[in-house]
Amino acid sequence: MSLTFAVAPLAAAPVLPSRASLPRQGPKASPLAGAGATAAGAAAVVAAAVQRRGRVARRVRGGGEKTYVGRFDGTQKVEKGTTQVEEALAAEGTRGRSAAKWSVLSERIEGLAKEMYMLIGSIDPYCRDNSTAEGAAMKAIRQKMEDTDWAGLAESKTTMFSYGAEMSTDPVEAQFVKMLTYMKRPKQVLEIGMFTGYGSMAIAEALPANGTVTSLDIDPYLKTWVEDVSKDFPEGKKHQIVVGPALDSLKVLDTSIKFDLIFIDANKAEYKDYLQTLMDRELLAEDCMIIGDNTLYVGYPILSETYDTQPARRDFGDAVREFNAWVRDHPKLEQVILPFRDGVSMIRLK
Ligand SMILES: C[S@@+](CC[C@H](N)C(=O)[O-])C[C@H]1O[C@@H](n2cnc3c(N)ncnc32)[C@H](O)[C@@H]1O
Repeated sequence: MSLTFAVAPLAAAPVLPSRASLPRQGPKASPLAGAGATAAGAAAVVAAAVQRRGRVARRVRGGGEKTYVGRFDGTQKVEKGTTQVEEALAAEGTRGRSAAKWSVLSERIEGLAKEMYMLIGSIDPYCRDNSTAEGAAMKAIRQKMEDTDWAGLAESKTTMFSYGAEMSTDPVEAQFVKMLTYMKRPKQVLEIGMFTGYGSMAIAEALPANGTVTSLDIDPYLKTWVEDVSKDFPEGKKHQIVVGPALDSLKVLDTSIKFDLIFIDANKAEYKDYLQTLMDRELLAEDCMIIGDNTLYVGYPILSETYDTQPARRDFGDAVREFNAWVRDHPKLEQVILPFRDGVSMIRLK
């Protein structure tokens, strides 16, 4: 899943990265050094960066009161209704171009770009259309999710935050998690961050008869929304939902239950605390597999602020980068980060 969380208005406030972590690595710093900048010049750049970050953080958090805002629609860019016309014109303008069919340089470049565009635009639909592991409960959830007026629910304050269907784990990733569940044959699964339960239904569909998936979510409305669908499927009986901030719920989960599989997908700023709490409370089975979603968080953990087209996401990007490094350096953990969708980490105890 998905990826569109800013931080919560409640206890779930993320910690701003310390000033000491500035300046960041990356292209922003190197041209300065290349130009032979003085230490004072570099300090001025750092100070400006700190100030800029402060402004962004204040904007995101509404002066420190608001911390969780739900979906991001794109913080700087406003979609205009003309895009379809523009896209049709661009498609027409490059019709027939390919990397091999050209006679002048501009046509060659167009052809290369067109092939890249064709591949990039076709990979996801191809994988989705040729993946067949979506079961009946998953399908029912997906259809209701697509039909739900999320904007209206947010407007009427029925939901705690503004949501969109894109916040769900997408069909291919959910089926991947389902296949992992088949492989793992877990008895106890924990999902942190449920939304409409598409991921938890994927897991439930693959669970053995005596398996249970427990989902933690902060929004009580989602529990009702999911149970209205899942009650009509056998998978619903394998699914239980705990409402509340995940960090609070994790602190009261029964420690006699050890989780074999965990899917972390809630507040990106809290991933480290989720895992630390799970370890401190010994809630992990010895051979537990932890799947962390969004661990490449729209590229923000990799790139510097120079490339921030949605600066409101930066705090999450930094938090995810810190989480990845923390797991990497943890003596008791090992991980592989896969560049699949928004980044998927597989983490286990050594
Ligand atoms: C990306 S969605 C989860 C998608 C889901 N795993 C799936 O497979 O479709 C993130 C969810 O985390 C929940 N959430 C965000 N912050 C939370 C917190 N601090 N505690 C519990 N749930 C939280 C949101 O309400 C939202 O439903």
